[in-house]
Amino acid sequence: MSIILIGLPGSGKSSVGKALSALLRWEFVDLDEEVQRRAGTSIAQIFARGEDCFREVEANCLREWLSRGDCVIATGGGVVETPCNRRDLMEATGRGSAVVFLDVEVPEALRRIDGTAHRPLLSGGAEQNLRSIARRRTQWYRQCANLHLKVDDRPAHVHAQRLCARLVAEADFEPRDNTGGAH
Ligand SMILES: Nc1ncnc2c1ncn2[C@@H]1O[C@H](COP(=O)(O)OP(=O)(O)OP(=O)(O)O)[C@@H](O)[C@H]1O
Ligand SMILES: O=C(O)C1=C[C@@H](O)[C@@H](O)[C@H](O)C1
Ligand SMILES: [Mg+2]
Repeated sequence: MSIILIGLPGSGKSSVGKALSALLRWEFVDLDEEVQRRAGTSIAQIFARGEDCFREVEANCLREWLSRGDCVIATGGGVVETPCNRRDLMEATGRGSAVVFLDVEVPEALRRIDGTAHRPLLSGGAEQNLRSIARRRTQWYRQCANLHLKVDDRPAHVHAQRLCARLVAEADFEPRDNTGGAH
C-alpha cells in the first residue's frame, strides 16, 4: 500500500509526509521534487511553458509512484485538478492505499507560505488566489480521500503522529519495527 497526502498548498503534505515516512521507515517521495528532477528545471520554469506541461509530468510521476508499494507520497496541491489523477487516486484507495486529505484553514495555510517562486498559481494575490483554489478543490480532495485529517498550527511531526494513529486504528495497517518485520 501507499500513503498519499493531498491538500491545499501549505497544508503540510511535504512536511507531514517526510515525518510520517520517518515514523514508518517507508520510502518518501515529494512529487513536486520528482517533477522538477524529471524536467531538469524548476516548477516556475515548467509553468512558464504552460500549466498543461506541468500537469502532464505530474500525472506521469503520480501514476509511476502509485504503482510502487510501501511509500509515502506528498503530492502537489493541484494534483486533483487533473481528472485522470482523481481517478488514479480513487483506484488506489480501492487497492488498500490511504489517500489522506490534510485539511487546513486558509488563514493558517497563508501564514505558512510566502506565495512566491515555486508556487506560481499563488503569485500576485496569494490570499484571493488561495481562497478561490480552496473553493474549487475542496470537493475533489474530499472525493479522492479515504481519510480526512484536520491540521492546525501544531508542528508537522505532531500531525504525522496523529495520522499514524488514525491509520493504525482505521485501516488494516501496522508500522514496522526496526528489523523491518510487522509488530
Ligand atoms: N504543522 C505545521 N506548522 C507550522 N508550519 C508548518 C507545518 N507544516 C508545514 N509547515 C511549514 O509550512 C510551509 C508549507 O509546508 P509544506 O511545504 O509541507 O506544504 P505543502 O502542503 O507540501 O505545500 P505545497 O502544496 O506547496 O507543496 C513550509 O515552510 C513548512 O515548513
Ligand atoms: O496548487 C498547485 O496547483 C500547485 C502546488 C504546488 O505544490 C506545485 O505542485 C505547483 O506549484 C502547483
Ligand atoms: Mg509540498
